[in-house]
Amino acid sequence: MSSLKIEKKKNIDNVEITPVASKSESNRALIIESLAGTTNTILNLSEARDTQTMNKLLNTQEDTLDVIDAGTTMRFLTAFMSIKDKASIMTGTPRMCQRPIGILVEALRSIGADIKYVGEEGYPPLKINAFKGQASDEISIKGDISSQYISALLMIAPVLPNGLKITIKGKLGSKPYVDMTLGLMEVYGVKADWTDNIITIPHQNYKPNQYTIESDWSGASYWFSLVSLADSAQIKLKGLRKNSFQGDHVITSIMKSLGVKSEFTEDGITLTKCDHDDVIHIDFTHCPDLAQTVAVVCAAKKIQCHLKGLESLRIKETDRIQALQNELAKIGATLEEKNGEWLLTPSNDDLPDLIKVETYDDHRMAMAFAPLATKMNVEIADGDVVAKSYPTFWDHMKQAGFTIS
Ligand SMILES: O=C(O)C1=C[C@@H](OP(=O)(O)O)[C@@H](O)[C@H](O)C1
Ligand SMILES: C=C(OP(=O)(O)O)C(=O)O
Repeated sequence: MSSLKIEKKKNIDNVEITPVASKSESNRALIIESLAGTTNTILNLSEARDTQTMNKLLNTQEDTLDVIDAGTTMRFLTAFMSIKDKASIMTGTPRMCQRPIGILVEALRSIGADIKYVGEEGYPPLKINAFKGQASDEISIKGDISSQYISALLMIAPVLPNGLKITIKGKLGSKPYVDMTLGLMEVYGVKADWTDNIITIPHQNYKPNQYTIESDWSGASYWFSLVSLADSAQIKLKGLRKNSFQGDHVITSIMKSLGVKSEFTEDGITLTKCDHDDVIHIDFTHCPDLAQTVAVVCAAKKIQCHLKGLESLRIKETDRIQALQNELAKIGATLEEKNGEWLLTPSNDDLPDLIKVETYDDHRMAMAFAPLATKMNVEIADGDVVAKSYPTFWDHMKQAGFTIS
């Protein structure tokens, strides 16, 4: 654990940053490339630890696969290993072993996978035994706990002898991530049909193709925060596309209400300041990773925010609602549940000169609170957490002119 100090700096002018490549795209591309039986088809693979871990585990001969704290790596590899003719153990950090996986395990068992819980029922670690053949080609799965279970099943579906028909029960959260999965499968030649709540994937082969991973829109969101909160700012973000597989590109329209104008260029996007709204309403059901970014900006900019769709935040790297409540209180803001939504109320008082932020082992707590350095000195209890998704984040902050020690 290394703590980190960021000195207050109110202006960010003419900076050009290439945010880290997307870990969500990278982790899908790695699984698909492996199922396609090919290598070296992915350009600009992410430096995120979650992706480096995925890459390492896909190429290891060891029986125990330790995903550390990477949710997608755990869920995608569990499905991938379930249809192999060898046994393995899936494990991760203590927090990973508190993040539910029972829904995915049930679905995989009904296809014919042999998976046992090593510890508590419904949670990693898992003992996966060799696949003995497809038992069923139809499954039903709940869509409102984590979309990662559905993405994991979709990617193995075409290589199952009989393909797979997936019925999504109830509401589907994080839908853009399922679209991303199908989009990348299509890049590698696989066709699917999605009608109402049923996705059908006939048996077919993945075909080798090259794909360049886009910059990460969730990682880019912290640069939008910096522009929103700075007194003056102009930032160019490279490697982001107007037509993106990543649902978090919706940050462009969210941040328009929070005072950031974005304009696409040939190789990215330019951010400048504009007027902001005084009250905003946002539903995070389909972009949960943006909730912390937006909450911190609203608290610091004194914008009242009505938030919905935060349910999945409780089972991510930490309980992100609790973590936000604790840390936002340090700048006087409250986050309370009222009539089925969450109300963020900023303080009427002046902001403090210093905030000491705890991260709760959550990369997004560190990166969402870092932009407060445009308003006050910031201390982050554990700067290393950013490695999960954006290892070069602090270097990029320095590149933007911040003094970090
Ligand atoms: O499929 C993915 O790449 C992801 C899906 C989302 O999780 P949920 O589907 O659990 O909301 C998101 O929060 C996570 O960071 C990445
Ligand atoms: C929730 C996240 O990741 P994962 O679920 O893959 O651990 C995240 O990156 O915010």
